Amino acid sequence: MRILVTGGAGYIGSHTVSVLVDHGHDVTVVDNLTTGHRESLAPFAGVRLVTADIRDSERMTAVLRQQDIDAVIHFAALSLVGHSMTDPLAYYHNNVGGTERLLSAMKDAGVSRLVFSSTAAVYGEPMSVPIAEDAPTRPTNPYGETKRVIENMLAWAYQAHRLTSVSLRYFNAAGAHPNLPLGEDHHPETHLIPRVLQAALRNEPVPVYGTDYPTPDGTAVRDYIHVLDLAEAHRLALEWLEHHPGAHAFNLGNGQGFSVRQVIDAARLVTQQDIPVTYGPRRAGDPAQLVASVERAQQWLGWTPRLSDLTTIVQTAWDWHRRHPWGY
Ligand SMILES: NC(=O)c1ccc[n+]([C@@H]2O[C@H](COP(=O)([O-])OP(=O)(O)OC[C@H]3O[C@@H](n4cnc5c(N)ncnc54)[C@H](O)[C@@H]3O)[C@@H](O)[C@H]2O)c1
Ligand SMILES: O=c1ccn([C@@H]2O[C@H](COP(=O)(O)OP(=O)(O)O[C@H]3O[C@H](CO)[C@H](O)[C@H](O)[C@H]3O)[C@@H](O)[C@H]2O)c(=O)[nH]1
Repeated sequence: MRILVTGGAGYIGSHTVSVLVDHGHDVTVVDNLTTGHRESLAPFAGVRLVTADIRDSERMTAVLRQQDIDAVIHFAALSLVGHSMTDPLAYYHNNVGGTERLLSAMKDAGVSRLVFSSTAAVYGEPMSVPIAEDAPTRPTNPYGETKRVIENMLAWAYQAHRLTSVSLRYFNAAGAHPNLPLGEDHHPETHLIPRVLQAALRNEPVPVYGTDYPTPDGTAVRDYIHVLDLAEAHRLALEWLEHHPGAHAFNLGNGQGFSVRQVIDAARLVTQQDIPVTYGPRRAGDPAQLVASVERAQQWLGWTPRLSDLTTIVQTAWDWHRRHPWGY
């Protein structure tokens, strides 16, 4: 297939590009490089990088037509929960506005297949875990709200324009490519696993946000999923969409929750370092527990996570951070 990947120079996008290339797909990336890295595409000689913004729909229509694109995988977004609480309009502008522009360009260019990066943050504070896809969606932060709005936009776009889509609701992406020089490099870094590993490298303390959650050890529980397992699910979803028109949603997680303290303990074992911690208040917008029910993705897409035990996730991330202590 000829695939356009928006945000393909970012963390999850570049790992997905690696899987698509491995399977012989022709890949064009559109990225404005605000948080992505040109270097993350260096291993892929045949991949075209168009440095552009998805909100430029004329440019997007031209790229879709010129490259004769069959399908789009859409990662480009702002995606920090805390930042979205202080600057919500930037999230509506980039995520909702950008996706509306992208869908309009797809409609103009006659491209009707999309895989969209959604998030567990659409669920908000769940009534129970594990969370199935039909659980109520009540985001607790503007980031999750923008993704819910986009999922609804996709449902209407299917009804009106037969734009067929899969929204993949990732839980917590983590880890790094085991064989290629690809990993997580965000500035500032807010995600737990890279922060814990950077703390180990720099001998600095890592802050634990909240110790009074209603969880077994009082710290927040998340479902960590290896970035390459996520990448593989995108490839499967694209192929599946060919025979399943509609606007679908799938959870992508590991099905198991780990607390912040458990993650830090796993990192201590992998790094063999005594990582110091400080305890602070909860971070605004954070739910207590997010753990996925993953039966639907496993049964419908035939997807099986292979690298997502916590030690493998932390080990591959540690290998990346040790080799690239200052990122790309
Ligand atoms: N990392 C996670 O744990 C996680 C969890 C759930 C969902 N997601 C979603 O997955 C996607 C990718 O996340 P990531 O962690 O790889 O983030 P990232 O910041 O590394 O990647 C996003 C990429 O999109 C590009 N981009 C942003 N806005 C753009 C625009 N208007 N035009 C063109 N390019 C633009 C950035 O430059 C970057 O390369 C996002 O949509 C995010 O919301 C991430
Ligand atoms: O230095 C840190 C960083 C994080 N945390 C805690 O660790 C947990 C995980 O935090 P991350 O920032 O790594 O991830 P989030 O769960 O906040 O968010 C991630 O997963 C969400 C879905 O679960 C969204 O999709 C979002 O895009 C993605 O960033 C949270 O309880 C957070 O408060 C700390 O205690 N200290």
